[in-house]
Amino acid sequence: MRALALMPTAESSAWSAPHLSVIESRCDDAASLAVQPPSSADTEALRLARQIYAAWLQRCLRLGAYRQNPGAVAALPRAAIEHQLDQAIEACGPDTADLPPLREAQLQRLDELCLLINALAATDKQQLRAMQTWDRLIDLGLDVLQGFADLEVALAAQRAAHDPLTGLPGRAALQQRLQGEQSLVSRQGRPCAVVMLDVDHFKCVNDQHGHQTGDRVLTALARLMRSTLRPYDGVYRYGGEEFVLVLPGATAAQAVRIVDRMRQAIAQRPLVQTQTGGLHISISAGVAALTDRAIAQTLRCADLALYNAKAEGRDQVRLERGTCR
Ligand SMILES: Nc1nc2c(ncn2[C@@H]2O[C@H](COP(=O)(O)OP(=O)(O)OP(=O)(O)O)[C@@H](O)[C@H]2O)c(=O)[nH]1
Repeated sequence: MRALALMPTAESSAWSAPHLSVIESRCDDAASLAVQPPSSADTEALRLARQIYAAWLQRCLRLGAYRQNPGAVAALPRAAIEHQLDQAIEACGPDTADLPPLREAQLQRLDELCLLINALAATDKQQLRAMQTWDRLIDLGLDVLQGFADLEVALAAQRAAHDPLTGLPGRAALQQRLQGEQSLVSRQGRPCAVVMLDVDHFKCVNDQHGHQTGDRVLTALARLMRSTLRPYDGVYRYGGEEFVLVLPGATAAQAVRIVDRMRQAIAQRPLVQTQTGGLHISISAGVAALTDRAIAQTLRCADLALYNAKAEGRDQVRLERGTCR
């Protein structure tokens, strides 16, 4: 983004040209971002939101506020901007808790900006009140652009933390979650179970139905797990066709029952449709309790239990052995 030229020019007064050009130069910057190729659906939606805002602001400033013509102040295209922000957040996948507050703050700024522009268009330029309103409008206009930049950073962070295929968070988020849950386990004595889960004979799915069908299986499984579990349970893609579940409040024995119900539901009906009909899959899982031992050790114990489930015939859930410490 270009540097701001905030120095007033000789012919300018406090409220006119330089302030206007500052906002407009930032708007031009925003518009210039539009020529860059969109990197994903979320950045594309955010780019559109910023473009709608920039076009509206320029028009209202030039024709309405600056020329003191209230009739030329177009209504804020709030619904269109809101729609694009929602699209951007939705495209970013699940677990986007950080984003709605940023969206809300941005819409509030836009509402305030709209009021200021209307007030300016109806106020005599020479009045002190007009100058103060211009000052506020410039601050707010820049804040809105900063708000879009903040959303862009938050969307990029969200994208980086999530697996693009399933939309699930990955290993870094899992590690963070387990650290948080472990401190609750040791401070409050609340149990927490960790489940390592894997699609059985997934290589055969790829080999027989193609990689794209394999991808659809993973996506459908991720969706099914996310919708079956409670909102505060964690579902993470650990790698390949392996997933990890974090079930706070569940003992390892309870987790075995929860995951076994899920296993049965998965085995009972086809997970995806193919050209030759419904495709059934089965899963195996290993369960370990999150305790004060090292997190890596807990994951190893869950993985060992998963290995046992595979070795004992697959399509089953196994609890870690007492000897796994
Ligand atoms: N379609 C698709 N396949 C993947 C992805 N990630 C890993 N795989 C495939 O998953 C398969 C895993 O194979 P294996 O590790 O042999 O496991 P499996 O066939 O499920 O056998 P068991 O786990 O022993 O039941 C490999 O063929 C990988 O190529 C992915 O994102 N999409």
